[in-house]
Amino acid sequence: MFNEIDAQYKNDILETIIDSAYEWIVVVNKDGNIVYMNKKYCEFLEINRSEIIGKHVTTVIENSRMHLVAKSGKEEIADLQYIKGNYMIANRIPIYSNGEVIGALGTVIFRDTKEWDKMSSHIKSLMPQLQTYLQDWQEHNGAKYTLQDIKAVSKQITELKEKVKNVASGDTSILIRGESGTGKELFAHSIHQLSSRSNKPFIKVNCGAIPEHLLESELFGYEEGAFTGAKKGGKKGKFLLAHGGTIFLDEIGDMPLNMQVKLLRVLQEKEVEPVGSMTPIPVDVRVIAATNRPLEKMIQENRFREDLFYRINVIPFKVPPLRERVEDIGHLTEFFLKKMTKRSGKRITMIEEDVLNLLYKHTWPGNLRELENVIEAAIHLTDGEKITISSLPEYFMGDPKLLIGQRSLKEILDETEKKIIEKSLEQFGQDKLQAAKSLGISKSSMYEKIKKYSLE
Ligand SMILES: Nc1ncnc2c1ncn2[C@@H]1O[C@H](COP(=O)(O)OP(=O)(O)OP(=O)(O)O)[C@@H](O)[C@H]1O
Repeated sequence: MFNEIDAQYKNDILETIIDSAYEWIVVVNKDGNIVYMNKKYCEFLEINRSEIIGKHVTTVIENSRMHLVAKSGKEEIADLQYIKGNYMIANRIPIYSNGEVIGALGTVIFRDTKEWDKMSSHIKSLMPQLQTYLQDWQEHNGAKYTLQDIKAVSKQITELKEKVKNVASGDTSILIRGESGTGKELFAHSIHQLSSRSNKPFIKVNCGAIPEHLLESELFGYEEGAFTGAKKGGKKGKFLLAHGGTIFLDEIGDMPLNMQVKLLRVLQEKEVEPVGSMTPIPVDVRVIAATNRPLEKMIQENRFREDLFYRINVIPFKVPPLRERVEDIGHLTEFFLKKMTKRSGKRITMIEEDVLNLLYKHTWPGNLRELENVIEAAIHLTDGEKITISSLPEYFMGDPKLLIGQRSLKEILDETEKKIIEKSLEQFGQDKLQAAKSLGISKSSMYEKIKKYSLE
């Protein structure tokens, strides 16, 4: 009896302490269901304690991450959480018992609304500025990839990765050649990341995507009043933004000739002249350029300047197409599969042997970008835990030579015929007569095939 009173007494004391604590408190079990919430927190949320016990925390508290901490066992301290129109500071601490996470304790501070209102509006006013700085920083220091992100087992790519380590530290220009989608941009990022300029900006310019008349001001900037529509105060060009760091001139083969002349001057003089200015500004930038164009042929046709070519091609670098490093296909397929299943939340653990055989046979004109897209599409088209031939996208299966060795001639012909019949019906809005006419077959033959392939 005395012990019971003692326990009750302790409980009351604890309850009073917790209820009048400076913080709001919530406790969830390992499933993220609320097992406790102190009085002040309930009052702030305008809820009745008895009604929320047992409910999932996300249905009671906005933007809660308590259930995630109760799963991961990783504490989150001083996280900003937006609740009822205000930013709160939340701490989320996992609760362990016998070495296992059994739930999480959450505390939210700043319940003094006056004080908090003041802080909150201050944070609110800072948030947009912070976001602008963050965006700016990401834009200007945009090297996202490192050598570890370049997945490969082939000798060619392993050697290229070694070459990156050797050339990254210098300041010489590098020209990365290779077909579209081979990973040229990944190499450019990695070179910057390994150079002494890594904590300085990495600025990418897609020379092929910027209209010719804008390219000069985009690269070199302009002075206030340089042209109608010019911004007040002028604009810094990409070269000046990259000062101290690296500029990545992607698709350099698409740069117009007049710009090539100006670029060469900048590289030689190491200074830029913004549009509308007479005063050159010194600039220290390392150039990494990339292209999938045949520059030597373009030089012969006077479409690319030979002097610029030699200026940027100090260290040549060629990324081989995927069809020349077939041994990477399996490794990359596994990598893309893991990356994308994680993103899509699907549980796909296997790829059928037949599918892998097809992937090995394909010539991959779009290289790694195409492989990435095929895997992504297959994940979306798969119902089970396994990628089978029927999960491959239609365009991919449209290549009949892929089926050689996988199917008999009759099966290949049937599959192709079925696709053609389907397409023709689609094209003529399911008008069987027109579709039959377009394929040069009789109406009855069309009906027969529709029946055979269950296309009705
Ligand atoms: N070795 C690799 N490991 C993992 N992913 C890769 C690899 N190479 C390329 N990728 C992925 O393939 C896609 C295409 O790569 P990237 O953009 O670097 O190619 P690119 O050669 O610069 O293409 P483009 O010439 O069209 O600009 C990207 O999504 C990239 O992340």
